Amino acid sequence: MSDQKTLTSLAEEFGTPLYVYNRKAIEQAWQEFAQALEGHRHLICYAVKANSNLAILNILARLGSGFDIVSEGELKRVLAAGGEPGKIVFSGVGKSTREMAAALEAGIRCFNVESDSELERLAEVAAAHGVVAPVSLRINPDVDAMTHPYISTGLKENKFGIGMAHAMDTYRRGASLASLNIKGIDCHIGSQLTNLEPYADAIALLIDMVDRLDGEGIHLSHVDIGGGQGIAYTSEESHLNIASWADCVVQAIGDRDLEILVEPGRYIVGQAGVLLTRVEYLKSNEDRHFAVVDAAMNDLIRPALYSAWQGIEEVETLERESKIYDVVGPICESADFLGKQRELAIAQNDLLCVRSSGAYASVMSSNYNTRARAAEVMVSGDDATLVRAREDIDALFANEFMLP
Ligand SMILES: Cc1ncc(COP(=O)(O)O)c(C=O)c1O
Ligand SMILES: N[C@@H](CCCC[NH3+])C(=O)O
Repeated sequence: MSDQKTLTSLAEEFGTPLYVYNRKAIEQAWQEFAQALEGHRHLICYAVKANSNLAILNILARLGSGFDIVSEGELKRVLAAGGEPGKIVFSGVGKSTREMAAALEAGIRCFNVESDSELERLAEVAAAHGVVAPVSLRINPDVDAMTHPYISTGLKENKFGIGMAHAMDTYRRGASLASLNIKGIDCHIGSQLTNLEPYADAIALLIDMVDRLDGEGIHLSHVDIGGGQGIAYTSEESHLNIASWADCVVQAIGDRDLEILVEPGRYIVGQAGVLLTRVEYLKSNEDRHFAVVDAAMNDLIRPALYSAWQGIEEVETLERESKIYDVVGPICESADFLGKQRELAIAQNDLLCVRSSGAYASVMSSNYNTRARAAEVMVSGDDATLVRAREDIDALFANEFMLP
């Protein structure tokens, strides 16, 4: 089946808007990391926040992937999908006591601790459970990731990580607590990085700290460089070269006995998904043309939130007059657009495909305007499997409480 035919028949079978994921593309992107890091001890911890669809987690679990989680919900999804607890790292600035307890109980690989107060709380929770918590400290290296300000995380004005100047003290404190086992060092400087330089700067700072800690008798066994590997949303951009990225990390580590952990999200799933949407109406306000489609900002918020650009294409090439359109959804907000000023040859009822929609798309969707969430299907070879049922409008009202 050609892509075009597959997409058309999926839209007919499951309705639109519809997320469609490609199993092969997910596996290939994951293998790029595995091959690039071959020969060095490593663990690829897929950042679940990019797309927590159970079928995707299951595909990665079967490849032997690790996972980077940020909540108890993500922990539960990884375990349900067959992920190994011993390959899970737990990131995030706001881990609750309950979440720490759940992760300790599951036996996760490591907590990426982001503050002194979190360190103290984790030590208390572990002691109360009679276990020792494995810990890595997330350092804020104050490196400019040269990405959108909302997804830059490694500058000192960002809430993430422990500042370089203070981190040695936090390590000393951690090493003195019996219910903690200091294992590693971690950073994540931002998302959608297409340039190697920030990685090189960050890893050099981390390795320098590894050596200083070693000098004090605090020996680390892993270095976690975070995720952030960028993809090409436009034809002018290029994605980060994973082989060069791996070379840069491996070189910085040199002959030190350190396992490499990496937390890619977008790179693994971003290009493996599309959002299918149908044109409801075409309209013009004087010389501005609008394609009103059935997907909206509640399905895909990236254009509204980050002014993100994602490719929008006709699924089938048909005899149509081509015009420049703003592609907008049915929601009552002017920020409800998927793309602006796009040349398209379309008529009402035609099918459009929004590219690069595998990451930070379905997971960031909402029920705003009491719209149902789009279904998601996985294409694996020639067949499609529905992996999450449409949350239909009736289900949204199922738990509603009526006052007397
Ligand atoms: C701690 C951490 N690790 C990994 C990721 C994954 O990032 P990306 O999807 O850009 O690879 C994120 C999100 O930016 C993150 O916050
Ligand atoms: N949601 C962002 C990425 C956030 C990365 C999470 N730390 C995006 O769509 O680009």
